[in-house]
Amino acid sequence: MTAIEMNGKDLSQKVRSDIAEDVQQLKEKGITPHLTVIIIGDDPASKSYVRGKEKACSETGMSSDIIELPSSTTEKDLLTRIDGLNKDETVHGILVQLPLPDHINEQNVIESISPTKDVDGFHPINVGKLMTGQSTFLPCTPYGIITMLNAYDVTIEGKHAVVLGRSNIVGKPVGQLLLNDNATVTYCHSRTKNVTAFTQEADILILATGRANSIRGEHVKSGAVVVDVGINRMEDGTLSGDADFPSVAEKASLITPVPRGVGPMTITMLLKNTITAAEGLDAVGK
Ligand SMILES: Nc1nc2c(c(=O)[nH]1)N[C@@H](CN(C=O)c1ccc(C(=O)N[C@@H](CCC(=O)O)C(=O)O)cc1)CN2
Repeated sequence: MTAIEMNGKDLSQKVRSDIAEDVQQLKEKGITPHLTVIIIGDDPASKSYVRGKEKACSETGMSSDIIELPSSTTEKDLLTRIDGLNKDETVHGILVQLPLPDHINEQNVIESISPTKDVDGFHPINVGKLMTGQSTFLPCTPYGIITMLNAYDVTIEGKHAVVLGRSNIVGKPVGQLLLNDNATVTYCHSRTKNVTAFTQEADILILATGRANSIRGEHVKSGAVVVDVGINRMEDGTLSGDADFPSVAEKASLITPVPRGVGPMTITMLLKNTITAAEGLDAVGK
């Protein structure tokens, strides 16, 4: 079997053109969705993702602003700024780009963002809603993965989904979303024994460990759907996923490439969450 590529760049373009229409409708009601992104420090990858968010906002007609802070910023200063944004009625969505410098406690920052403006879906109230199947802001990468699976007509119900990785941003929430859609979900992590026994049983395999080229064709069941969330920068400057693409693509029925797979969908779903925030989804955060 040779896999079909699930192209997140092309799908993003389609979803973003629908989003542009939603923005237009909101503008006709006098609302311009506004996203504020805070970035701390000089990490080149983070800077590039933030620029991508700004560009995507402007292309869909949303407004945005970027607050760039030095890596010496204290946690107290950051929390004070977030407090101001929580109170600012012109700001619908707030996102603090991760990772943060070591001296800032990530959880304190996440919990300081109003759940009604938490377009990352990381606040414990929104995580709790996701776990209990209530509508809320979904974390952008997992939301993008489910959107891709739906767009490519992948049946989730009744399938065995295996998630490699248990991060709060990707692994845990994507498993929860698959469970909410009635998959049987197995999480594998650094302490799992005989990971291959699980990957070989997966109908849907989510790779989110950040270990470049670590999953090869022999680890994958024939016909599996493989979603590669890894973005690994190689020494020669290229990007690689967690899958060894050629050998896994030989076995899988569908696979996301890296780049142009899951990555672009992350920013697209952020736009979608910002629209939801601007519309004021009543249930969120209450
Ligand atoms: N507050 C948040 N921080 C981070 C998140 C997040 O969802 N919220 N996710 C990642 C980074 N990220 C968005 O912030 C992101 C990662 C990758 C891409 C992307 O489009 N990747 C491209 C490749 C780009 C490249 O060349 O580097 C692709 O895969 O095609 C977009 C957004 C961590 N931080």
